Amino acid sequence: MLRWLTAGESHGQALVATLEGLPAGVEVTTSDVADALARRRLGYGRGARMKFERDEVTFLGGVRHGRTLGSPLAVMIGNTEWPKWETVMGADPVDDAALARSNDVGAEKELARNRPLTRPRPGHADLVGMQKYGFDEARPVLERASARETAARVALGEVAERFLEQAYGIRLVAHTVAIGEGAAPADGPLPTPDDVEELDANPVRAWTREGTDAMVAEIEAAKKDGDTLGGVVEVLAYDLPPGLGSHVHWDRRLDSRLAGALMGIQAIKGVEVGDGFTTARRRGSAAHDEMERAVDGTIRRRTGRAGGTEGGMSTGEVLRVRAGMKPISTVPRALDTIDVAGTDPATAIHQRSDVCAVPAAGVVAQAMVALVLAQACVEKFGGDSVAESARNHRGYLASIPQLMRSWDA
Ligand SMILES: Cc1cc2nc3c(=O)[nH]c(=O)nc-3n(C[C@H](O)[C@H](O)[C@H](O)COP(=O)(O)O)c2cc1C
Ligand SMILES: C=C(O[C@@H]1CC(C(=O)O)=C[C@@H](OP(=O)(O)O)[C@H]1O)C(=O)O
Repeated sequence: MLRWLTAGESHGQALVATLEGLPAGVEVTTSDVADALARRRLGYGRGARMKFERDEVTFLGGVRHGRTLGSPLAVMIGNTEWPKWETVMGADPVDDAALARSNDVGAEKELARNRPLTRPRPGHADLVGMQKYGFDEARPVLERASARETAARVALGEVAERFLEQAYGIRLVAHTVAIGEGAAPADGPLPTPDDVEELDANPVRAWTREGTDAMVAEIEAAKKDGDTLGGVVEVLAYDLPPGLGSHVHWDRRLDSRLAGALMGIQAIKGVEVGDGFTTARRRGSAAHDEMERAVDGTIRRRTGRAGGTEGGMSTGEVLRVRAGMKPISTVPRALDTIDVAGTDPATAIHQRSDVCAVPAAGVVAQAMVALVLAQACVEKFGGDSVAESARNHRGYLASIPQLMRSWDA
């Protein structure tokens, strides 16, 4: 069983994450993880924090000389801005005078780090978090609700991706499909994992010129209007074996596990597998992926509408899942709200924020898909080392009769 957990606050000293159940022998280095984290910071429309803050990666356990040990893996992502937050976010009691001084560090209101945040942002966790956990202001809530936490998941996702590639030859890529009303052309070309450098260089991690231009224009317009945007990202996984997940029980279905993992990303409000909602509007004759035998006798599906799952299991076709992100809730043209400290109408707190974080959400979505696939592979193939996992995978594929194979062995 592959399990993972994260901890840490947005302006805390560090985020930490653990991954338990990963086989030994996965080749992974600190710089692999640092590169994945750097990718999460890219994207036109992100706020100032992405530029001045850096992620400092340290493996604390589970890796030795560039290879996993089979023991629980622990990774820490230090926050270079910590010295500025040490008083406000310190773990031990702090006296009131020190807290007051943290609000008195210059004219910039952003530096007044300990002002009580009593005007909750509609669309963020602020108000419900205060109600539920018994706080009288939003700081203790927003620190953990913040998507800063996704850095921890991307770190683990990178380790999962190294494992998937080294044990089974599975590779992933994510791209941005829409930002606001700006969208990639329907049925446009799809990127492959070999296209990652080009996607990194694209301002919105989109794969077509038309899509890029439309999305960048949307961000520029929203920025000008003091507004924010959401959008849609797509994750593709190549070279999966058939049979990950299962039809036998709802919580073993690969599609349900992917949907849960994607929905677990801050601000994701919809998930589609394959053509998803479009397929729901089609007739059956135009909705499914008809099968035929290729010239070499292997089974081939003519289309990829199902997105690589049938009956809650991977089919061996390209896995294709989408996640829809709502617009950033810290809207610069502040939204109407209430003040929990009084009865006057108010506008929501706004110090700074991203205009659009959809490209970063794609990187996070890829990490979550990698973790779910790694978990499903560990379940299906077992193995305590990469070599054993790979052998079990080869043995399974070899056990499927020739006439039932959808791959060229
Ligand atoms: C990568 C990423 C970056 C985000 N950046 C911001 C931000 O700068 N400001 C903000 O208010 N929300 C931001 N969000 C969204 C909030 O984290 C999210 O709206 C909040 O957790 C409430 O969403 P929920 O209702 O889905 O939990 C970001 C989300 C992601 C995935
Ligand atoms: C720090 C990250 O994203 C943050 C996610 C976030 C939110 O509310 O989700 C709000 C912003 O932080 P702040 O309010 O401090 O400016 C983003 O910068 C990150 O992704 O590393």
